[in-house]
Amino acid sequence: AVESTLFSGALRFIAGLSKVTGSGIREATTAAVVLRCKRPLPEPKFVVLPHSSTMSLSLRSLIVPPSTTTLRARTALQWSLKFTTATPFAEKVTSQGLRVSREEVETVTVESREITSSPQNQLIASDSSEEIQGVINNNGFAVLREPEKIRTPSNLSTRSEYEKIKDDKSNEDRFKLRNGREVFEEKAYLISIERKGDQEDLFGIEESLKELAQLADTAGLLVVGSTSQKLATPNPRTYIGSGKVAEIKNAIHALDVETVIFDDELSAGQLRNLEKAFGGDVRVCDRTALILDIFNQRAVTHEAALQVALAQMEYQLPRLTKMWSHLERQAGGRVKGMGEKQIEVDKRILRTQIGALKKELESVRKHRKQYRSRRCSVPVPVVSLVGYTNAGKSTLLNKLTGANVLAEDRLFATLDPTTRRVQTKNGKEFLLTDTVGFIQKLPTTLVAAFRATLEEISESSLLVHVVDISHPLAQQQIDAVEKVLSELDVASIPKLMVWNKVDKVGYPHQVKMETEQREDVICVSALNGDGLQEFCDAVNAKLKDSMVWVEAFVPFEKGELLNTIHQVGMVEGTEYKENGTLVRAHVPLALARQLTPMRQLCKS
Ligand SMILES: Nc1nc2c(ncn2[C@@H]2O[C@H](COP(=O)(O)OP(=O)(O)OP(=O)(O)O)[C@@H](O)[C@H]2O)c(=O)[nH]1
Ligand SMILES: [Mg+2]
Repeated sequence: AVESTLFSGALRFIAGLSKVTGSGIREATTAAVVLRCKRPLPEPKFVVLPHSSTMSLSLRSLIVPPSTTTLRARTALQWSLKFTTATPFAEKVTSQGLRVSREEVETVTVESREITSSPQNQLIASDSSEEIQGVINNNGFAVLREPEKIRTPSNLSTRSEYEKIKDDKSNEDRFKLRNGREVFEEKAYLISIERKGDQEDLFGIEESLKELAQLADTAGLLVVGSTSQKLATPNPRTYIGSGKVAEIKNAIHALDVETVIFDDELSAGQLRNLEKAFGGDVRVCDRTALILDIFNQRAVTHEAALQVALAQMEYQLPRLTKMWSHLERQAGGRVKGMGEKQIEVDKRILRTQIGALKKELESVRKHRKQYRSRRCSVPVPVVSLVGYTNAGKSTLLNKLTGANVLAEDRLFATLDPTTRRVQTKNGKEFLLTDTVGFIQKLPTTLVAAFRATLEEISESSLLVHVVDISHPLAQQQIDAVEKVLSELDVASIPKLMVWNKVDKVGYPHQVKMETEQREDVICVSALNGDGLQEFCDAVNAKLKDSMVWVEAFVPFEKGELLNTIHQVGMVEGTEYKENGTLVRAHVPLALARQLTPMRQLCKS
């Protein structure tokens, strides 16, 4: 097993792509890397790419297996790679290459599916590494190739087979546009486990499975089947029982399944054993990996991308053994112990990368904090929207502020907090922040990674818990959100609950009547604007509760302070005096502090 320079050329090409996407092109780029071999390949091959480049839907960013369809022909391997803005790995593409012996490789070509040729992203094929580097430095694409091999294919049958795969229209159909990005639609099979006597799970097995299907759909997978099992204790080797493994194996082979997804987090050993048991090219992953993949697809800002990358690496660290077991198998056991050492090396690399990422995240956050504290000097109260994913938080923000946050009927549409100013009819103002949605069984690695973003919630004056009241599991979702909130140190912040999507329920009047009887619950439809005035009134009333009563004498030269009081506070009365104004009002604590000297003045 030697690293192929051919392939490192392809990797450089990819590095070039990522450089382009990193410097302006917002959306991901899909590139197909095609590797053609002289003879049928004996085993599925894996290519190990640096962490930050991920195959679209590979669900495992360190290991990029060739897509299964092309594998069947066994003469050509194709990778579909996706790059996002945060793929600064050009310099990291070095030692880890494809483990295919050099003699086997005939050609490596890279086809960009989206980027058209222009001086900015020029594509060249060359056998000179200097030339390639030059192009890459100019934000172009380049692939290292060995010309004679490309010109004279030694095996014609291989060539026609390769052509067949390339022209395979059924493959073409499986590239779907998701969220503005092109993804390969893999066939997925879902497995959910119910632990007997487990009180922890708020959701029933069927509901949890339905949610997993929604997650899979969001990730761009095509769910072709599912099953569930009740278990007293999970099998330490395979999580599910051996009978169930056999049953699933039959089902997935009949359905041509490419990816099997478990609804619970699996250990590295379980993943490996299951993959072995299912055989073939089937990949096994768990709910956490799926959510990580969605987050990875959706991260837009630098900070979100960093957070997701960090969560992915922390998820991978204990699971690293897996990829090397494949490589060992390929090596045919000839190089004993090589895999073991490699794991250590890899873990070290990964730990270093994790450290570097954490540092970078810290500096990004520091920056944001400074920005926020600048914002705080104008003490407009901050109201945070929290809630289960898909509850309608972004729709509500958009409706109230005219913002243009992506809102769609998929899970985790929003990853980054967006803040906008809301002006209510009576001239009052508050800032409304949209946040990442919650979900049951939220992976701990993700909670940790997003903690900083969520911690901003703890600095707001009011939490608005948005609930999709039309959802059959609304109560369970409320409980799941409250569970996450209880871990976030926000107990002291006043809360307001909003029952959203009231237009969708069967008996809206009944729901409205119920909210009228309940304190702290407002009923709205963010979609058609129903109840939004009541919502703003309720927010203002709530904010008033959290304000401080002041009587202050504001001299004329501080006129702008008076404006601020009117803007963010609740003024009860004003009296114009000779050299200033006496104000009686409820104001936010921060403003009350600013007014302290004038309060003293008023008393004297
Ligand atoms: N019928 C109806 N649909 C709504 C309402 N509010 C939101 N939706 C729909 O619900 C879906 C999810 O809305 P989003 O605003 O993206 O939900 P979100 O809470 O921001 O979700 P995440 O960002 O994924 O956490 C979208 O398809 C909206 O059009 C409503 O009041 N009535
Ligand atoms: Mg949203």
